[in-house]
Amino acid sequence: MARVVAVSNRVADPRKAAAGGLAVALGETLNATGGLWMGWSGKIVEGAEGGRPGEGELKVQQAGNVTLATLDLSREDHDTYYLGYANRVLWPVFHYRLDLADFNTAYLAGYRRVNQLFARQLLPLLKPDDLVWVHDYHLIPLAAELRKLGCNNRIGFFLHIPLPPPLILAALPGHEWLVGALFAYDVVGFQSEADAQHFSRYVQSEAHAEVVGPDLYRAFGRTVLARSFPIGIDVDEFAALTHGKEARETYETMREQYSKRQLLVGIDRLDYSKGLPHRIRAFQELLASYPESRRSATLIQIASPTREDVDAYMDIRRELEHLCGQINGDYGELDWMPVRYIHRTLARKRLPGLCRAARVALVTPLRDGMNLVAKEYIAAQDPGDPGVLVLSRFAGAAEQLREALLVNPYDTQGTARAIHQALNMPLEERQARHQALLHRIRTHDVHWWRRSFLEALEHVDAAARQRAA
Ligand SMILES: O=P(O)(O)OC[C@H]1O[C@H](O[C@H]2O[C@H](CO)[C@@H](O)[C@H](O)[C@H]2O)[C@H](O)[C@@H](O)[C@@H]1O
Ligand SMILES: O=c1ccn([C@@H]2O[C@H](COP(=O)(O)OP(=O)(O)O)[C@@H](O)[C@H]2O)c(=O)[nH]1
Repeated sequence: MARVVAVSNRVADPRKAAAGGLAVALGETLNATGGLWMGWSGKIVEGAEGGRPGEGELKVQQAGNVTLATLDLSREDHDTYYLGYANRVLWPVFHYRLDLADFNTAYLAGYRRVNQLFARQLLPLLKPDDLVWVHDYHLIPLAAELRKLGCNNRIGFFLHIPLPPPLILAALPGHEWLVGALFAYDVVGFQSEADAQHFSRYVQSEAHAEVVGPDLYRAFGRTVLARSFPIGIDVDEFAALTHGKEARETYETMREQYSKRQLLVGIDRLDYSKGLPHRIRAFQELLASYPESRRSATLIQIASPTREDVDAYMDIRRELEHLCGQINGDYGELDWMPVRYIHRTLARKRLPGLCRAARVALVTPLRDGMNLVAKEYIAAQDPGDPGVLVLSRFAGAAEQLREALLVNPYDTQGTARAIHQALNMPLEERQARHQALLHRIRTHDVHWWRRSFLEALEHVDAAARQRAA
């Protein structure tokens, strides 16, 4: 297979742990294939007088069999492109939260500028046969910018977050330009069938696209293959991590501490899309409606810090901390606190131990592209005595993980009932559900995801590409 050149906002040394599904999945993918990974270094350089410095050099370094090419961003570019357009406009709109979007035109200008910068820096690194694989909402116009500079490589795009229905997308000023930019790619991948259908409906109704074959859309003088490629995890790697020293230590400590209690776990970035206040309210409802859970059910909620310069994230942190304080104040006893809230990132090596020790995992986002934690929880279980996954029907993962207990996170009482059912589920039923779920995440793991996307990109109709060139 040709060399893979991945481009994403966030890059990480694939040999080290990272929080955030994209970095985890891409690290695993590139570790397997080798190749080049380009993105933001995570560093912000201040200009001499607070303005924008000249374009920084690409820093190229070897990390195992992956070449990492990273770019610093100026303060202005970081604030407009990343905090602004990516996280104050695209993230809320694509997660159906128009109420949180801030349509500031300076953000769009920064977004376009950084995409142009990425294109200029990437082009000289490309060889003609490279398969270029661009990731996520930060870089939607990258292929269009590369094409303007004469790039004729096969370029694919994968959207890690949901694509909302056409009428929500249409509320985004400049939506025609943004979706039009997707047609500069050869293949566009989504997390779920629902997202792919939203794309199909949008391009036919708003862009008068023609359907010219299965999953093939023609508009703006180009043809694009658009379908769902649900992302997976490396099940074997995660299972191996579960048996590592740190995970075992964590597992044993948790089992010992909670031998007489029922442990529930939630592991998320502290993002408003993850539905954490709704989850705490459902847990509160469990304690209120099922008194036998008091002094017993304990929820460990890891809420790892994220995008803390964006107002909506400060607000959700305040709301969550208020709710955790309230529930502990109302129900806590000298020897038991219902919620243990931890505002830190849990080391990846410890995470499987916590998952394995927990009788129930609460993965209840209001909207989520996929949610890898749901899959990691399944991979970490002891098949002989597995825990139960309570999963939001609004996570991309719910399309695949039908044997989880699916809930509507807006329905507090319904979610509390499902948590109660999970805590009391007989062993045989737990085993049967887990077996089916494990089979599903094994057949659609991260290697399947990479292979199916890259095969689609490699085999995309050459004639259609030439007609378009
Ligand atoms: O890079 P950050 O701004 O710190 O945010 C972390 C990542 O969050 C998002 O992850 C998504 O990708 C996961 C893997 O496909 C998926 O399971 C999850 O549902 C998504 O939310 C974001 O899309 C990434 O770009 C960020 O790096
Ligand atoms: O404290 C934490 C929180 C999350 N993660 C990892 O970060 C990823 C989160 O991915 P997910 O798809 O669930 O959501 P995202 O954060 O990408 O929206 C998963 O691999 C988690 O195991 C972690 O290692 N430590």
